[in-house]
Amino acid sequence: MNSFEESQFDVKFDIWALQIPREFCFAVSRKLNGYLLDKARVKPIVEDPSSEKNRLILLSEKVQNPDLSDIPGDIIKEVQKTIPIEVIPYSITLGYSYWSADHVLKQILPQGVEDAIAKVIYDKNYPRIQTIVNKVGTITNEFRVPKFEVLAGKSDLVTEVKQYGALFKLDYSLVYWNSRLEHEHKRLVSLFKPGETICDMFAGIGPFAIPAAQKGCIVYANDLNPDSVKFLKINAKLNKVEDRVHPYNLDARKFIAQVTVPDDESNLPSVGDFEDATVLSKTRVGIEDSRLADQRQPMNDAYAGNGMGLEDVAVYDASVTPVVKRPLDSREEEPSPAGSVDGDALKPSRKKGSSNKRIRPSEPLHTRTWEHFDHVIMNLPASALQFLDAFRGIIHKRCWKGTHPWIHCYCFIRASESEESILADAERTLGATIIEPTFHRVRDVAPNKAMFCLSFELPEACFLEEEPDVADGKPR
Ligand SMILES: C[S@@+](CC[C@H](N)C(=O)[O-])C[C@H]1O[C@@H](n2cnc3c(N)ncnc32)[C@H](O)[C@@H]1O
Repeated sequence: MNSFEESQFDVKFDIWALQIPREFCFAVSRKLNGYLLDKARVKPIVEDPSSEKNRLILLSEKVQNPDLSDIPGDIIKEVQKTIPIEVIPYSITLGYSYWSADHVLKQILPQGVEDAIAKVIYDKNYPRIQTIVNKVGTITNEFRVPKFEVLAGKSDLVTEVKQYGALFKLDYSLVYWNSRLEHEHKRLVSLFKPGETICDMFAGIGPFAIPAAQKGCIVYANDLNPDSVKFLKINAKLNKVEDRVHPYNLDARKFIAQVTVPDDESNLPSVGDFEDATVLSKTRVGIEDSRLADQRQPMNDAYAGNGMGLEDVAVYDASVTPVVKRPLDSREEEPSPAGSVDGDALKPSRKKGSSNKRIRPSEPLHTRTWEHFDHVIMNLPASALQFLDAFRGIIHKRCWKGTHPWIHCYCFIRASESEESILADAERTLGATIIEPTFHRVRDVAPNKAMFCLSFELPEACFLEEEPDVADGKPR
C-alpha cells in the first residue's frame, strides 16, 4: 500500500518554446546551444500539436522573457539569419516516474534523518571509520574542492585511501578526490607503457600520476592547487615513485607551454621560480645540481633517497620505446644554454674528469619533454576542452622526435549535446582537424550529464614549423 500520493511529486515548468519549420530544427537548436531545456531524458525538441510541419524547440528555464532578452543578441541574430523567430508559451510537468529515488526520498523522509544514519554508521564502523560527512552544495571553486559537513566523529578530513595498490593521502577539505574515478584511472594508465613520458595537466593528488610512475613511466604532474601538489609529493613518496614524478604548481596552459620550450631558447626559469614554489621541478634540468638542490631543500625533499638502484634504471632504460633511452643516454650531453647562469646551474651536474655515467639512486629521472612525450592527461571535465588551445603551435617540429602525443581530454556531454558537437568544439579550440577520435564513456554524473574521455593524437597542424632565419640558416 502506498503511504504517499505519487502526484505530490508533480512539478510544472512554464517555459518558452520556438516554433520552427521542422527542416530548420537542427540548425537552430545548434545555434541555441546552452539555452535549450536541459533536463534528463527530456528531449528539447518536440512535435508541435498545431502543425506537423513544425517542431517546438524548448528553451531553458533561464530564458524568462518572451522577447528572448536573456539570450545574447549575437546568438539571436544568428538564429534570425536562418528563420524568423516565433516564441510561444509551453508547459511541461515532471512527476513521480521522472524523479530519482534520491529526490523522492529527500522529499518524504523527516528532517534530521541524516544525523541518525550518520550516528549508526559511525558507531558500527568505529575505529575503521572516524568521520562521517555529507557533501553539500555544488562545486563552484576552481580547484574543484567540494564542501562537506561533518555529521559524526572528529572534524578532521585528512585520510588515506587505496586505489589498486597505491596509497593516497589527502585532506578532503583542501583537494579534489573522487573514488568513483578509480576504474577510469586504471583504464587510462593501462594504455601507457613502461618508460613512456606522461604530462598530467590537472593531476590533483596523483591518481593517474602515481600508478603511471609505478608502472615505470616518467610523469610531469601539474596542478594549480598548491595543496594538491603538496599531497601529490607526499603520495609520490609514500608510493616510492618520487624519482619518476615531477610536480609542478602552475596553470595548465603555462605548464604545457613550459615543458615544450626547446633547450636552446633562453627563457629558462630562474632559481627564484623554485623558491617561490611556482615550479617545483624542471623538465629540462636533467640531474639537478647539488648546489641548487641544497637551496631548494624544502621543495626537494620528495626526491630524497628513493632507493632506486642501478638495476631499476636499467630495467626502464631497456624498455619498449626508444624514447626512454634518450633521457638516460643523452642528458649528460645536453649543452648549457649560452649566458644563462640559472640554466647552467640547472643543467646536469657532471663531475670534472668523471666518465662515470652511473646514475645515483636519488637522482630523479627526466626526459626531454620538448623532444617527446607520449600522453597528456586533461582531467578537468568542466573546462578541459577550453584548454586545448594550449597546444596551438607550442611543440617545435624541429625538436620533436617520434610519434605525436596522445591527448586524453575529459569532458561532460549533456542531453542537449552530442559527441559530434563536442568534437566540433575541440577542433575549434585546437585550431585543427582531429583524425580518428575516440570517446570513452566514463560514468553518468547526473541523469542528463555523462563524463567522457576524448582521446586523439595531436594533429600535425598543431606543431610549430619555424621559418629558417635567412642570416644564419637556423630556425628562428
Ligand atoms: C577534476 S580534478 C582531477 C584531479 C585528478 N586528475 C583526478 O583524476 O582525480 C581537476 C584538478 O585540476 C586542478 N585545476 C583546476 N584549474 C586548473 C588550472 N587552470 N591549471 C591546472 N590545474 C587546475 C584542480 O585543482 C583539480 O585538482
